[in-house]
Amino acid sequence: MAYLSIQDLTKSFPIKGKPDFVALDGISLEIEKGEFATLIGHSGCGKSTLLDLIGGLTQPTTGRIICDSRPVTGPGPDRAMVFQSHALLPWLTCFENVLLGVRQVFSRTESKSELSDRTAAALELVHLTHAAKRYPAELSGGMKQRVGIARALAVEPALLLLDEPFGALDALTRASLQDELMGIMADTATTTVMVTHDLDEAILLSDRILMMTNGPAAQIGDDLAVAIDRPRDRLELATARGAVRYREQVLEFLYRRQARRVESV
Ligand SMILES: Nc1ncnc2c1ncn2[C@@H]1O[C@H](COP(=O)(O)OP(=O)(O)OP(=O)(O)O)[C@@H](O)[C@H]1O
Repeated sequence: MAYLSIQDLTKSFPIKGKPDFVALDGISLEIEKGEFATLIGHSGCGKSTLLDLIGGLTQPTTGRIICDSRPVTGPGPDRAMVFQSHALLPWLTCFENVLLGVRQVFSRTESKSELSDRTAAALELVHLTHAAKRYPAELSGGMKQRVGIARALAVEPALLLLDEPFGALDALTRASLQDELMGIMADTATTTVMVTHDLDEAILLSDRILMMTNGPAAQIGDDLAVAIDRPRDRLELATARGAVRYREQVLEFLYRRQARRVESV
């Protein structure tokens, strides 16, 4: 069985006075260890709903999710999430924000200095050693997001779940964080599922792009393997013929096969 196996998953939400809203219907998916998979699809199709289910934040209506041969029944330190809003605690420094998560997972098995070393290593991974003692209010948006990524990576998750992690950032900061994430992924080979709206981000980072059909009752409409050698370079990808073809395939899916009228978005 694959590292992450999603089996015939359905998710419905109760709506007062109306039939349940079926967000996801019959999603089956296998993701191998070390793979970087991206979920892309129109707004409201159910990307975050699927990611939350994998994270164990919500439970499926039917179907099941198996991660590392164990059924997902709730959140766990094996699956770390990073959201668009970094959700740092404002009264703690960067270091303390990361340490908080590290303590939750390792305090029973590791000494104080080991916890501290682990925290420092995670901050170094995102090049924030110099800002360890700063508070979130003293950081730029990109730096806060890097602390969020450090916090997730510090617990050495087997699975990293990213929900539009760079969505709130300007294009240049976004590009540098994407490059940073690519470097981290090359070093750690963490299995990752990322939600994004950004097609170029998906092609740059992914081994696979999972294209979701429009909801309600969304499904995986297409599964595109991105066979571009790593390390990848964003400038080369802008013109490389292979990358341009992937771009066309995703655009074709989103704007022809799953076209949405403006009033329904
Ligand atoms: N708790 C809930 N109760 C009712 N409906 C919900 C709930 N959560 C999500 N939905 C609905 O499920 C559908 C999928 O939502 P979801 O947030 O997963 O979409 P998305 O693809 O992540 O959207 P976006 O790209 O805009 O973030 C939407 O129609 C949304 O309104």
